[in-house]
Amino acid sequence: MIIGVPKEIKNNENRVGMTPAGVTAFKKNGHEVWIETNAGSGSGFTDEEYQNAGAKIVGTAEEAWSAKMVIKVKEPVAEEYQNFREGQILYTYLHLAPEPELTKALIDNKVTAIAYETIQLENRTLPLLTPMSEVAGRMSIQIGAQFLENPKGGRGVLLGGVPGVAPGNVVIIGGGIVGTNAAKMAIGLGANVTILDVNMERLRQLDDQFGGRLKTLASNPFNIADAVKDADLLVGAVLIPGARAPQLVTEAMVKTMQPGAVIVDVAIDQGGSIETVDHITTHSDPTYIKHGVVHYSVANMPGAVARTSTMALTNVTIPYGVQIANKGYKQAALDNKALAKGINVVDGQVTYQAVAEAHGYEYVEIEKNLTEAVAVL
Ligand SMILES: NC(=O)C1=CN([C@@H]2O[C@H](COP(=O)(O)OP(=O)(O)OC[C@H]3O[C@@H](n4cnc5c(N)ncnc54)[C@H](O)[C@@H]3O)[C@@H](O)[C@H]2O)C=CC1
Ligand SMILES: CC(=O)C(=O)O
Repeated sequence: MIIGVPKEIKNNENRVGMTPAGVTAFKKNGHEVWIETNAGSGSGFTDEEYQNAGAKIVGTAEEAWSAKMVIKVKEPVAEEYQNFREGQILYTYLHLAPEPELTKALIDNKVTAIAYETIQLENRTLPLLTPMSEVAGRMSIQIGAQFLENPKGGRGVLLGGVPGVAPGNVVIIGGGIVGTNAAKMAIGLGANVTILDVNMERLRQLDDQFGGRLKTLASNPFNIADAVKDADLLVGAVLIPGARAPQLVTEAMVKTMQPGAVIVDVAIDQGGSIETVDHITTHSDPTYIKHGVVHYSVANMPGAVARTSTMALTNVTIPYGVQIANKGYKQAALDNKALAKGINVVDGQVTYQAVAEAHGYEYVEIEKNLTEAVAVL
């Protein structure tokens, strides 16, 4: 199979869907890899390194997109939709629940759209989301700490405090991968950390992991309102896989925060979990102020630490990608149930329930689609 890797064109997206090590893995399995020239430059990989690993360098995005399987990092932006073709396999982050136009373009063009973020193991973990959530969770605290500084519009709170002055309050809503990594960093800085989740088992694990260095709270409107009003830094880290993020922090709650407090809504890629986070921001213009509070809502946070992120991402995406290339997506998905859960759109049908519900499309079970497809073959 020919695998194409276009250069990412989203604002400050420096990651790339394939490393030279990934090229070696595909080549070893008898596939061809076409990399758009300079696709790896933001992550420190040169065309020459890809060529040495056996890739062909192509001069344009169109050539990379003409491959049977296209491997990317971010959900395509509008100017990339023209590259969609019937039967093309698109393997990337998609976050379709808050993206009606992208969903429609994939349906209309009968693209086979496999979303990294919904590939799910039997234990319900999301192996292709985890590394980027680790990155974004860790970044959320260093970014929040930066925007708490006065020159950046913040209220001038040093998260760790100093002897004689209390540390800052960090409130994290969602105690999964992002939340846990945010907590690790915030505790490392010496902040007061509170974490809220609806999953009591998760809160038990966090309590065991961090002991007395972390306060855990059941996530409900009362506890959220109480915690948010004292937060110097509020991190949105909830997820219901594949679905639009639940909006848990209301505008009225944000109004109770101190002027210059900071919100980092990591869950923005699934539509955001805070009512006043009403648009996606970019690395080049990352914040806006609402009700005196600094809001940060960048949907591709790991793109700013691209060398680390590209390697962490491709460590987990390439093995599934090789399965798809070796067997075709149908057989690969029949053999690997985790991979089957990644298929969001195929043959013009929506095969991920939360995405179908978000946009009012009929939901077709992927198992049905795959078994029918195999019966026809
Ligand atoms: N902005 C960015 O650049 C990035 C965004 N993300 C996003 O961050 C979000 C979180 O991802 P992960 O931590 O990997 O997910 P996860 O599945 O590991 O954790 C989500 C947590 O939210 C909890 N939760 C669900 N409903 C809740 C509620 N009502 N109140 C409190 N907690 C609730 C779940 O119980 C779970 O513990 C996702 O939307 C993910 O796509 C991840 C990486 C980069
Ligand atoms: C998870 C995601 O969308 C990202 O890493 O950009």
